Amino acid sequence: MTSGDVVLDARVAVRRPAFSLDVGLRVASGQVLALLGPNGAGKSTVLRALAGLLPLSEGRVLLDGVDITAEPAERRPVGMVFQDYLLFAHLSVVENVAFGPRCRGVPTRRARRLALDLLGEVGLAEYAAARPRALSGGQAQRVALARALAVRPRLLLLDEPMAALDAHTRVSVRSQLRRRLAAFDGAAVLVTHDPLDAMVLADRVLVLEDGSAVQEGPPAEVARRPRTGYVARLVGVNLYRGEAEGTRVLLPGGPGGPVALTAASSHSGEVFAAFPPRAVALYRDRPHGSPRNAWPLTVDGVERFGDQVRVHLTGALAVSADITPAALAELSLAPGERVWASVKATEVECYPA
Ligand SMILES: Nc1ncnc2c1ncn2[C@@H]1O[C@H](COP(=O)(O)OP(=O)(O)OP(=O)(O)O)[C@@H](O)[C@H]1O
Repeated sequence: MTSGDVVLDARVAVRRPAFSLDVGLRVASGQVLALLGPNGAGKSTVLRALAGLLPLSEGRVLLDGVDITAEPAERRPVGMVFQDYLLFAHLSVVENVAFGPRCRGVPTRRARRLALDLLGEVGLAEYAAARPRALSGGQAQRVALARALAVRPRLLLLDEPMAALDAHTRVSVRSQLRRRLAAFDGAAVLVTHDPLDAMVLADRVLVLEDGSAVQEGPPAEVARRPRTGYVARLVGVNLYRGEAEGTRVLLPGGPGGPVALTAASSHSGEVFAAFPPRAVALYRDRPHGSPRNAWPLTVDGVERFGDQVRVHLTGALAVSADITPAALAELSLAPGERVWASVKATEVECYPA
């Protein structure tokens, strides 16, 4: 099998009285697809359906061209890492990892050997005899991954594998997971709420909202050119939809009527226009040199954001601006105050809607 062949080719449709999901997924050999989306979008439902833990209302699941839609979960070449790992507390670590192969008929000693090899690969050989309760969160995650890989899956499913970890542990576990995923030649589907996980771990991102795919592409592309408010907020960019005529984009705007925005590139028709909060400069008075994109706005709120301060502004446009704490002090901004916001046209990314 050469890298790039399609391993997973699925359409997953699940209908429940209050929820309906219909999404197509294609993942090539060695690739990681991140499913990103708000709570209740259907991410876990997709994983459970792919794993065979939930019947499809419609659609099918092909793995390496073989239709496994009717196969029960235990017969699918699928490994799954659950959010809280679900390690068996009464089994040792090595027995946990050997569990899948044992269930699939691999003789005890061979399954144990395989499990020990996998534990060695995730750096936990010395914990083979330990019980899961003796493991840290990061170690438990690595055991869960070894257990998922022990069935030699062609499809690896990871449901928020970092959610149970503290922020500090997450950084190191994320980079270990990245290395493990790079060595895996099947298809991987990762569910996450965290755009950083998607950026670091995935080759492609599929954004799911209310049971439908609303955007799909390489992580950097999705971050640079979000197509929904959810994605824009997630990656922290200001996103607008309007009508372009050349580099001029007319946005429906707020209470004062339409607002014109000058973008870097020329377009015609319905477009998205996006710019990052760090590209927004704030002034007490109308800025000189008349930058084309300058609006008088009102401060709606101020919050700490890393080592920056994010200022939320309302008015003709809703804009978020990142400024330094020093700039905040100098401007002495407080909610309700009027301020000028400006953005260079070269910072405004414009793309067809
Ligand atoms: N077993 C179930 N029976 C009925 N409805 C369910 C079941 N599991 C989930 N749902 C509903 O299906 C929808 C999708 O849920 P799902 O857990 O797949 O979303 P999600 O994107 O994974 O959300 P989260 O990020 O909160 O885990 C939700 O409306 C949820 O309430």
